[in-house]
Amino acid sequence: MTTTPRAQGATVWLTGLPSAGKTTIARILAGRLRSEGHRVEVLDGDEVRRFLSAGLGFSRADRNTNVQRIGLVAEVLARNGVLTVVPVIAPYADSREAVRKRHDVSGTPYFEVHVATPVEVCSRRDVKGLYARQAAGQLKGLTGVDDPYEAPVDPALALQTQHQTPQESADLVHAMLAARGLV
Ligand SMILES: Nc1ncnc2c1ncn2[C@@H]1O[C@H](COP(=O)(O)OS(=O)(=O)O)[C@@H](OP(=O)(O)O)[C@H]1O
Ligand SMILES: Nc1ncnc2c1ncn2[C@@H]1O[C@H](COP(=O)(O)OP(=O)(O)O)[C@@H](O)[C@H]1O
Repeated sequence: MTTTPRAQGATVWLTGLPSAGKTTIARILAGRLRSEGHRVEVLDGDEVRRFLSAGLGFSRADRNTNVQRIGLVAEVLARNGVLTVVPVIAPYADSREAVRKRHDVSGTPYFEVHVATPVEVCSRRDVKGLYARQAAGQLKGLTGVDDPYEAPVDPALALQTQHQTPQESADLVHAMLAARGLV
């Protein structure tokens, strides 16, 4: 019996503030990768929080639990040949490092992409109205405003989305994967 070699998977973690552009870039990138014939999954933060992480809030401990759960699923998918795109804030460096280590153990490629949109731009975009609610005193602990965001020190890529179209940002992530021989 012959077996076909498994495609090379990888995890691309898009970290950044609310409204930075993580979800938008993930969708465009995933669409392009699928059209090129790759197996692709997007682990969307909001969807994960409705199911896999139902009941978790936004304390440091809960955010870490959320990120570790997503990291586990991403690594399993990526190890099995899926290009796994993760648009999740993941505000703490030690949480992200633990996810990287999990990938290192199995030799699975892991890339941190910083969607590095400045907070002023994010709060103007305010896709879900969170910045307005925080400013009105209706929400506490908003990442990047009154809760920490530890920016990646050495990301595979940093995107200044305020100077790019969504398509340009997604294409830069694609080019990063291409340069590493993954697509
Ligand atoms: N306090 C507070 N801080 C940050 N984000 C908040 C908060 N409350 C609700 N939300 C919404 O939840 C989404 C973030 O979920 P994540 O799972 O990506 O966050 S984390 O990695 O566990 O920190 C996030 O989604 P995105 O806007 O797509 O980033 C927000 O819409
Ligand atoms: N270069 C860009 N990349 C991604 N999103 C962008 C870009 N330029 C403008 N935007 C807009 O910013 C918003 C980002 O929202 P979203 O992707 O939901 O952010 P997040 O998932 O980080 O909370 C969208 O309305 C999107 O159209």
